[in-house]
Amino acid sequence: MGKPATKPAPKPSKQQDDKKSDLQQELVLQRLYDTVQSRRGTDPSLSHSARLMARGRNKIAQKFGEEAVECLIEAVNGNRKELIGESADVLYHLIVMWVDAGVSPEDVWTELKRREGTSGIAEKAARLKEKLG
Ligand SMILES: N=c1c2ncn([C@@H]3O[C@H](COP(=O)(O)OP(=O)(O)OP(=O)(O)O)[C@@H](O)[C@H]3O)c2ncn1[C@@H]1O[C@H](COP(=O)(O)O)[C@@H](O)[C@H]1O
Repeated sequence: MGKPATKPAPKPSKQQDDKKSDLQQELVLQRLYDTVQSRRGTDPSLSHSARLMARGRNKIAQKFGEEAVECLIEAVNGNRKELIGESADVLYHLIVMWVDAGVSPEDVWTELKRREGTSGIAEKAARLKEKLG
């Protein structure tokens, strides 16, 4: 007698696929955050993150601002490839800023998740209404 036919594994639903890719994207940034955090207080001659953090908050903010400007220039000029590279620089420098300020990726994901499903238009209208009393 042959082996009983095994049922094929159920195909993941679109929702499961979306959740998986959400997690993978969060993991890349979480890993980068953990690496940058591990560089805190280490030898600045061996780590760019350590060097940047040793130079202080103003320098970290300045570098983030410079990278953001470079990023927007590529966007405005329609340079897709360069925009991707500059975006990675922006994210790296944002993460250095989070580590320095004691903000965790989890804090930011929680805020983004809180906003899910609320249109920016509706949110702004509610804010204006509240302001006007
Ligand atoms: N993602 C990055 C990343 N993106 C950009 N950079 C560095 O950021 C620097 C930006 O160059 P700049 O000349 O503008 O910076 P600067 O030397 O501060 O220059 P000044 O403006 O002060 O003259 C370059 O040296 C890049 O290599 C990065 N350095 C590190 N990472 C990640 O951080 C991890 C830890 O790196 P270390 O901290 O170096 O071990 C690495 O494994 C990477 O995953």
